[in-house]
Amino acid sequence: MQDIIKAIEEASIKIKELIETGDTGKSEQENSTGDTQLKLDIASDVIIEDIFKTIPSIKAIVSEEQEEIVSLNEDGEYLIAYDPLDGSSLVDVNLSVGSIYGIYKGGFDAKSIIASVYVVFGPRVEMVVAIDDVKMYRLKKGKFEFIQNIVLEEKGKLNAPGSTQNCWAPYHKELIDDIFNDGYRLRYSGGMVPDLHQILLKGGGLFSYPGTTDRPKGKLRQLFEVFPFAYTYEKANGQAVDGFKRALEVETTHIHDTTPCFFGSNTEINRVLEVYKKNG
Ligand SMILES: O=P(O)(O)OC[C@H]1O[C@](O)(COP(=O)(O)O)[C@@H](O)[C@@H]1O
Ligand SMILES: [Mg+2]
Ligand SMILES: [Mg+2]
Repeated sequence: MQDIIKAIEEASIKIKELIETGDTGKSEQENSTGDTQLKLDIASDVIIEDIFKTIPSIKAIVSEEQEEIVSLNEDGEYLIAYDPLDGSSLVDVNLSVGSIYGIYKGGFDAKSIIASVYVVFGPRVEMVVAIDDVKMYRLKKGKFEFIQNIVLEEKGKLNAPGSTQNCWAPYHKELIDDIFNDGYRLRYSGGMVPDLHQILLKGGGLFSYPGTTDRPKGKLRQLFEVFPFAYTYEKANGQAVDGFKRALEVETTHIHDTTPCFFGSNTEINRVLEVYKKNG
C-alpha cells in the first residue's frame, strides 16, 4: 500500500504543475458520463495512469475519464478507481479542485474498498489518507509532511447542499431549509473535494447530493467519488448514506454508476435518515 501512496504523491506533484501551467480549455471528447472532458482532465488522467503502470501491486485501474477497466498486473493485489481531476470546471475561475482515489481488493464495489485517498489542490496541496484512521499531509518543498489526524465532531455548523434546487423533492428542500433555520452556514464551492475537506476540517456538517427529478440517481459517481469519501467519513467517525442506508452498502452494476449521497457528522446524517425514511 505504501507504494501506492508514494505513486499518488508523485502524480499529485505533477498535477499541481499541470494545474498551474496547463490549458484550461475543453477537449473534443466526452467521458462515459457524458461530460465534455477538459484538456486538464485528460492530461491528469495520463499522469496517474503512467505512474500506476509502474507499480507491481496494482492489478487493475479504472478512471472516471475512461470507458473501461485497464488491467495492469495479473498478480497485483489492489484495484484502484480514481477521479483524476474532480471539479475540473472550477480551474478556470481559480477555485480549489482535487483528485480522488478508491483502493479496492477483490472487486470494484463498495464492500471491497479498503482505503481511500484524496488530494486537494488549493492555495496549498493536501493529501488525506484513510486506512484505519484518517491522516492529513501537506506538500512542503516537494515532500508530503504529516500534519494531523482528522476526526469529526458529533455535530457541525456547515451545510453544503448540491444539485439543481428546482429539481429537489419537496421533503429534501424542507430538510435543507430546516438545517439553515437551525443556524447552519452555507459552504458550497461546487468542488466535492474542497467542500468535503472543509466539513472534515471544521468538525462537521452536511454535504448532500440527492436524487432529483432530472437525475433520480444523483450525479456523483459511486466508485470514483462516493465510496472513497464514504470510507473516509466513516473512518473519521462520521457517516455517509444514500438517504436510506450506508453509502458503502449501495450495489454497483456498472463502473460508472452514480448514487444519491449525503456525507456528514452523526447528528446531521441521522436527521437525513429520519426525513428520508418518512418520505422516500
Ligand atoms: O454543480 P453541481 O451540480 O452542484 O455539481 C457539483 C459536483 O460535481 C462535481 O464537480 C463532479 O465532479 P467532476 O468535476 O469530476 O465531473 C463535484 O466535484 C461536485 O460536488
Ligand atoms: Mg468528479
Ligand atoms: Mg473528474
